Amino acid sequence: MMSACINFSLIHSSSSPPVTLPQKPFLIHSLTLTNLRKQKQHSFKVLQRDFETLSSSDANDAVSSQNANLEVQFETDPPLLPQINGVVEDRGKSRIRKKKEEEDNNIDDNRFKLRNGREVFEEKAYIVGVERKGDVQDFGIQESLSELEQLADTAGLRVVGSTYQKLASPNPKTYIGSGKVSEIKSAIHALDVETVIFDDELSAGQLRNLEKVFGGDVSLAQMEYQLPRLTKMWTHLERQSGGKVKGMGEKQIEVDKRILRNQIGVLRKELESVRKHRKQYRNRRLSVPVPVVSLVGYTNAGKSTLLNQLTGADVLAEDKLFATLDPTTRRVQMENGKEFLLTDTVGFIQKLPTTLVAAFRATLEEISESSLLVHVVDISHPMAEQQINAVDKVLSELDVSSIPRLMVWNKVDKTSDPQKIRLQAEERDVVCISALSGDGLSEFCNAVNDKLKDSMVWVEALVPFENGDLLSTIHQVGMVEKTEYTEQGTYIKAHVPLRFARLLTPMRQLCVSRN
Ligand SMILES: Nc1nc2c(ncn2[C@@H]2O[C@H](COP(=O)(O)OP(=O)(O)OP(=O)(O)O)[C@@H](O)[C@H]2O)c(=O)[nH]1
Ligand SMILES: [Mg+2]
Repeated sequence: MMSACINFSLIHSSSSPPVTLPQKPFLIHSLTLTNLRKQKQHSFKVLQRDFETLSSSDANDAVSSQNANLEVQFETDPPLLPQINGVVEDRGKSRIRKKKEEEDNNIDDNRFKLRNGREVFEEKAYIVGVERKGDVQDFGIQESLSELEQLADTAGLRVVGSTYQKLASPNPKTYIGSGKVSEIKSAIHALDVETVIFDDELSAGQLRNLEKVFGGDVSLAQMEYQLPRLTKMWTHLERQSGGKVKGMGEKQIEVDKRILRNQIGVLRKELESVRKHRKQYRNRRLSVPVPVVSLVGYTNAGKSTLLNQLTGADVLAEDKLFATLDPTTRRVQMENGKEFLLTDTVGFIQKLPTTLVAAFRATLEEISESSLLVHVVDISHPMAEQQINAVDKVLSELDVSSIPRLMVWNKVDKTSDPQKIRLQAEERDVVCISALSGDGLSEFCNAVNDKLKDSMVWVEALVPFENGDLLSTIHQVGMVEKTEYTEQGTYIKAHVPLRFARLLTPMRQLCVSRN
């Protein structure tokens, strides 16, 4: 029997009728379910495994339980092809996209995916980690690998497998032991792996040795977070400059590799210019007398969503790691008429590669000039506590200890017992919110207001009438408790930020001499 290969995408949602596949068993190469809830081309694999046969009820169950997009590749003998078409299309209220038949030299067509409006080639990746024996770490190997898988997915890779090894410390020559190296080599061949991603930074020697064993067909992403993060950074810069870096259809991974190999220098320069630009912007902003509140937190905690909810800003918020790389600032008006500037920042992550620390810090420079840091936590995440620690660790290295902080537990709606979480939060001076639904946002604003007030100094001053500008500024940035007009000027009692308290110093003396 001659076999042919054909790809279909059955786009199916719970509102469309069930998909019916032909009864005759055929060989299914792969089954991929893609989440449709977001109605974006953002896809993460819910399920991907090989099926010998796939019955229609299997497919229906899988699809209807996930409200998902089912992609099936089947292999069958040619006479069955029209029949498959017929069956699927008969039932064709669910949308059917028949992709073009694969040609021998074009077998990878089905791996071109549209993501955020651009064509991405999904390279097959395999993930490798080391669990250090006796090393008590916040993030266990499973969590670390699953986070890495999510990062790889964000970078447009298709993770086809993963493995790890328990070692006292990574093997200095090959990172993992020789047995494991052979095992991975077999996996590379069996699964057609194109990229092996390591959960740690590899030394030049380890890289060389592994490349030798795995052969030239496989590329190694030695700095795990660099790949997705640089890709994202680059996309961002590309957008900023309006430049075109890649031609449509060019393999995304090729672009990434090219960036990694050749463009890091350019990227650094670009980053530097973005940084300068931001500094100018920041200087301009400093002249606006409104307190700056910065949102910080682990990647995917919901910072951008919170900013969007509060300000209606259209900041990219996605269930992807590192959705935000450039900080964005918006003005928020509270119910009491007071305003603050809210700044979104790049998410934090554990195991940040040393090569990226500088760039990462540059994007975080902003927060050192804030009046308040709001630490947003995804409290529904099983590793929430570890993520809090990871963020605190980065903050402690950033010299921002003097800035007051407010902790916010987000995604309370996603937790199994929101009431319990709320009680725990009350005990800890933490605000509970759901940035997505908007729950708790007025409590959040009140807490911001209180914290800002705490960070200000109490002044009583007599402001001469010719300093009317200063008076209106104080009304804007400070919290004025009392004003009284006298012959010499306006007598004022207020909480004001330190820098304004300084500006008021001569007037405070005036005020003292008045009493
Ligand atoms: N259920 C639920 N989901 C939320 C909530 N807040 C945010 N999300 C989702 O969490 C995902 C991540 O949100 P983002 O706002 O992009 O997270 P971020 O902290 O800005 O992430 P980075 O920019 O990567 O650091 C998105 O899919 C949001 O829709 C919430 O309160 N409840
Ligand atoms: Mg974000």
